[in-house]
Amino acid sequence: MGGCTSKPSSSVKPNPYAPKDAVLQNDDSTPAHPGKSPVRSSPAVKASPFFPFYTPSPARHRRNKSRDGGGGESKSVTSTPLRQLARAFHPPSPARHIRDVLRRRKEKKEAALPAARQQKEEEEREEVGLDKRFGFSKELQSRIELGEEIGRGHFGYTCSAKFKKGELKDQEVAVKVIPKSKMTSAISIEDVRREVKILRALSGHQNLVQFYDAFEDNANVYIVMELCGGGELLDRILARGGKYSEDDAKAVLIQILNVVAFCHLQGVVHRDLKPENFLYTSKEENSMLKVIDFGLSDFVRPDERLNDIVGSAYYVAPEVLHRSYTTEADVWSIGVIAYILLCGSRPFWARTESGIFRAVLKADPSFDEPPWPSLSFEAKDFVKRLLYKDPRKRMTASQALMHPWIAGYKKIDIPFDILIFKQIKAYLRSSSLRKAALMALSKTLTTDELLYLKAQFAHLAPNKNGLITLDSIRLALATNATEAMKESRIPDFLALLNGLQYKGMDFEEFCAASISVHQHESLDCWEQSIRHAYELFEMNGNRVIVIEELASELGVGSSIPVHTILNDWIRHTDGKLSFLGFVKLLHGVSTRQSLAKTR
Ligand SMILES: Nc1ncnc2c1ncn2[C@@H]1O[C@H](COP(=O)(O)OP(=O)(O)OP(=O)(O)O)[C@@H](O)[C@H]1O
Ligand SMILES: [Ca+2]
Ligand SMILES: [Ca+2]
Ligand SMILES: [Ca+2]
Ligand SMILES: [Ca+2]
Repeated sequence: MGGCTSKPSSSVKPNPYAPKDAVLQNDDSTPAHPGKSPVRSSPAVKASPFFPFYTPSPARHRRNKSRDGGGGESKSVTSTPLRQLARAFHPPSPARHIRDVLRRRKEKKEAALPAARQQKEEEEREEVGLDKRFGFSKELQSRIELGEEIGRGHFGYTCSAKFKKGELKDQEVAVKVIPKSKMTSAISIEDVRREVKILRALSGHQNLVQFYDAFEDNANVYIVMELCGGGELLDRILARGGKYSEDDAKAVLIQILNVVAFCHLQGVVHRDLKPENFLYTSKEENSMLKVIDFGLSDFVRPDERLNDIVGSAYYVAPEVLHRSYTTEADVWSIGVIAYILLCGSRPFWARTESGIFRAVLKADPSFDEPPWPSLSFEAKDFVKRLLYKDPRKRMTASQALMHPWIAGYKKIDIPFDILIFKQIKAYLRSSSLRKAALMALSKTLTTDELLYLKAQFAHLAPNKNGLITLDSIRLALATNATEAMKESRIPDFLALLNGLQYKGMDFEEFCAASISVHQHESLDCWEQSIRHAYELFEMNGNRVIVIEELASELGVGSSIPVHTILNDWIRHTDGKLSFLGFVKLLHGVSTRQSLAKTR
């Protein structure tokens, strides 16, 4: 088998931004940190009635509608996941979380090994001692009246319900019931704890399901939230035969991007964005969309990279498979949703999950088949920029809302972008030479880029002299903050911007600080703009530099082979940076950054 389960073939380029050990794991590899990886309920997996979602089962390519209507687990069917959404779709959420698939395979292989069997027995013994107390209220009975089942997932089912008393008396709500019997490892318990913690911490966004309370008894955990009676986005896509007009797709994507930008600013990465996990509040055509199911979500610090492989196969980003990722992985999933909305087909499709992973890693989605040729250039450009395999080139959720395809449709308040912090931090740690190079490059920003930066600058509340300072940033964050920010250590990260404590930053310098070289590089005008930037740099910034200094600038040792390479980056005639050196210097710090990130 290929994809995630075998070594990448030689045509797969090694991931330049991934840590050295972050290549695709092969079948019998163990996760880097078994204790931390979100292995989800392995014994439950075996007992689960779901088939692996990829099982080819040509006879059953119809979606089982009754499943939604509260059918038991046995009603879940496996369908052949065709590329065309219009004809068939795998049952909602049968896509096992990827880790489960990998793990089951591993277990199958290892079952024969006595050592593995012994380990399994140990794990089972461990289960007996698991502490399944969450510290949630035990008062469900007196507070909530449970109604009928309205939805079902891998981990539990959801019922409609009503508050019996209190402020919310008679309010209809939804209760997700997660049986404790399914929590068979410390990790699966931790997952539920985190799901509630994240829901509790994130609040106040109109496209995020409102959390009310969590309860528990001996049998279950109960998550009480706002009732979304309009069904899953997936069902609407299917009902339309999988095709949305551009404007209808925009209306959906704006809501998705808005709430995801919000989550990212709070330091939460969802990790399971797909049409099943967006619900409409009511049956009305233009009712509001809400993101649900934070069961795979995690907090992520601005300078942290995650390494556990979770998500659903069709929506998983390449860097997740490479085990080094952060918030950009969610944006990829939105790209997959956007592609599906616009054409009704999946961008990365295969009959097996390893085939899907291979496609995600290597294949470029097709924009040649109908209806793509009849769609606007902007629509295609938008989707492509969400599906860049290099996450550094990919738009952020906030940037995507500024993309001409969206911006031309509706005036939107652009959410504050967490990327800006990361960029400013890297800038403040750069040498004066690199700052000068960035300043030169920032003179070539396009109108769209400038609009985006203006919006971001405004978020940081510049003072009356037009300067942003650490205090203004702090204030700006405080107005956007939820409890989640503490968990993702955003305030700690701010301390790294202390370079702004006494010296403010004007818009001009902000542009130099915030420009993302990798994103700028992906523009059509890159070639021209980098040449122009070098001319500006020559007039105002270039200076004599020695190899040792350059090596330290780039965060590489100055060993002999490095010396040979760097030699080309310095102009022999006058000892200043050559064009090549200029380009490398601009990219340089991100190399150092990503090295630092993998520590
Ligand atoms: N707030 C809600 N209002 C209405 N229905 C809901 C709500 N939350 C969940 N549901 C329904 O219950 C289903 C399962 O919920 P959820 O996706 O959170 O469970 P899960 O067990 O984590 O699922 P998965 O298998 O996708 O991981 C949803 O797909 C949806 O149909
Ligand atoms: Ca579901
Ligand atoms: Ca779900
Ligand atoms: Ca889930
Ligand atoms: Ca974490």
